[in-house]
Amino acid sequence: MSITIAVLGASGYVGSALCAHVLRSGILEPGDRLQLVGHGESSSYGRLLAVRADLLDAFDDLRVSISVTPRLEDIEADLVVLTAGVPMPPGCTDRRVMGRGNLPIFQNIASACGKHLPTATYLVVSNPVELAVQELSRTIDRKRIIGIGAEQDSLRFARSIARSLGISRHDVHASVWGEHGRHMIPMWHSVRLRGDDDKVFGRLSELEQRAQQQPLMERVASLQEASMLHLQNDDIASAYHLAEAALPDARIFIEPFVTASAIHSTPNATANAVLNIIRAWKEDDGRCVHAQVMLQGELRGISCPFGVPVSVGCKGWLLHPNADSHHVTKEDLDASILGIQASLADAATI
Ligand SMILES: NC(=O)c1ccc[n+]([C@@H]2O[C@H](COP(=O)([O-])OP(=O)(O)OC[C@H]3O[C@@H](n4cnc5c(N)ncnc54)[C@H](O)[C@@H]3O)[C@@H](O)[C@H]2O)c1
Repeated sequence: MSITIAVLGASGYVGSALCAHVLRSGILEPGDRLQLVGHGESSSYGRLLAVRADLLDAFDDLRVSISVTPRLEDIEADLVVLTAGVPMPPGCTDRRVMGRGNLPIFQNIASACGKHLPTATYLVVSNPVELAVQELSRTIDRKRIIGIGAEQDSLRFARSIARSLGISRHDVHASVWGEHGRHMIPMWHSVRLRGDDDKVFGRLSELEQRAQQQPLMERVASLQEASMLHLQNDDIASAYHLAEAALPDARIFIEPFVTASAIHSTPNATANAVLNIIRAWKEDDGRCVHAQVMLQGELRGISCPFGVPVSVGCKGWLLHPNADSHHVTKEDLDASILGIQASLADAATI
């Protein structure tokens, strides 16, 4: 049976990179469809026609249909990827500002899609991911709403560990729970390495011990302060050096921020994380990915959108069996839950 993937925000940095990654990956087969969805304005429609023409020039020989749908109400898709959102004001790093700007967009999508597309699966890229997951879960089955921030953060954590150990990310599995933002929880206890090199395992233990010598939030705060100074001086190289020298759990807070300040977004990394989840959705084979999902007490009593290990498929997400085996302190969980709830409450005040 042919499948259709719809992308909302396909003219943006992430949306357009995602379309190219999806087509290049071979996930869509001849007869499948990629739908670029506008938001009802003629300017967005025109940009999407241009994106489509560019994608066709690159990928038409794949025989995947690429279409433009000007309005949300006309989407017909098995999988909807949400990358739409208003840009942050220049220099602003406060996610609450983004939440206030994007809430009406999320509500509009929830209302339109809840009515006529209740059985699709939704991948949420737009920030704040937790807010979008909450809003879409009001009108669509929460089990079909999957925020991709936790997969992105887990891949970054795995890469940072791999770099510190001098190995490839291919040989590292690692999980980041909680918020996609400053209340994320890099889970040292989730780290698994392929191979049997005792020296590498020894270096991993050393890293973890060093990380325990000073609380993560203290290390992140001082890195943030120092990297801001470099960025204010337009010294991107020094900001990256600082991030690269940091321990992996702190590095993942800083490095994406440096990248976004230089090139506005993180299009390829994000597209790659989404692609991981699309592959898992298509294969439906129980593999472990990570996602912000709307929990209702099924894991450690958490009842809010929260990043955890899941498996995904055409019926949506299920908690991955690994999820309950990971050690995480109550203190870390509570801090992340409170941070998420505070951001959600802030958006609700507008
Ligand atoms: N979860 C992650 O790891 C991650 C990583 C990078 C970016 N993001 C988020 O993804 C989103 C897109 O990022 P980007 O860098 O591509 O931004 P962008 O500004 O390049 O693209 C935004 C897209 O949204 C569309 N848009 C603007 N206003 C809209 C409206 N009112 N209704 C519907 N669509 C509208 C634009 O036309 C554009 O296509 C942002 O919310 C960003 O924070 C998430």
